[in-house]
Amino acid sequence: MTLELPEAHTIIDNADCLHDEQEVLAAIDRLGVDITKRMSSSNPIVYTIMNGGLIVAGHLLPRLQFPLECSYLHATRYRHETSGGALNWLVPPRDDMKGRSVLIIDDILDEGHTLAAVIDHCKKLGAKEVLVAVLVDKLHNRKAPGVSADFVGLAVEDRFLFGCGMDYQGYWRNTLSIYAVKGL
Ligand SMILES: O=P(O)(O)OC[C@H]1O[C@H](OP(=O)(O)OP(=O)(O)O)[C@H](O)[C@@H]1O
Ligand SMILES: Nc1nc2[nH]cnc2c(=O)[nH]1
Repeated sequence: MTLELPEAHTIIDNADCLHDEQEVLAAIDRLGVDITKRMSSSNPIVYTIMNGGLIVAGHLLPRLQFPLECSYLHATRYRHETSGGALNWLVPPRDDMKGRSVLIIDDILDEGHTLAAVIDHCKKLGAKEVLVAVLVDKLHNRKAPGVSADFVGLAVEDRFLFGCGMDYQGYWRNTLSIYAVKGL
């Protein structure tokens, strides 16, 4: 669905900015340091989960100062909705990851069903270990059992977010700041 321009502007003009650009970049800096400390000898394949992980990965990858291979996968379950449905694998991982360390990068861990499916898939493909880095961990008690991120940039309140990869009806992934939709 395409938003009319006035509606797209109204969404961001009325939204609450929860973390500005400086806070987001500082969080990504911290992620870079923590991941580098833990994984610099792991020789991992680093998967970005499209589309949401795109902006975080673009900033985070240059901060990972060790040898790694980059790849991507696309699993989606929200489409243009504000609540999640069944997971749809648009692009499954296609690399040989047998015996490899895998790092998954995504924008947000919300209910965790996306990450649970991605982790499970990578383990079935023979990954030795699967670690997860998210910019945002949403604070609530509706997480899928056993799912957590190894590296978290920011803990954010339980509202519908957009910005820094997260979309509102396909729009506003292209900000560094993180917003909550008014009333959601
Ligand atoms: O923890 P969960 O409740 O499973 O939600 C998290 C997932 O939701 C978003 O993806 P989305 O399904 O919107 O796909 P998209 O990134 O392609 O828009 C986000 O990028 C995460 O991958
Ligand atoms: N845009 C967006 N996508 C999500 N996927 C899971 N939670 C969210 C959210 O709060 N915002």
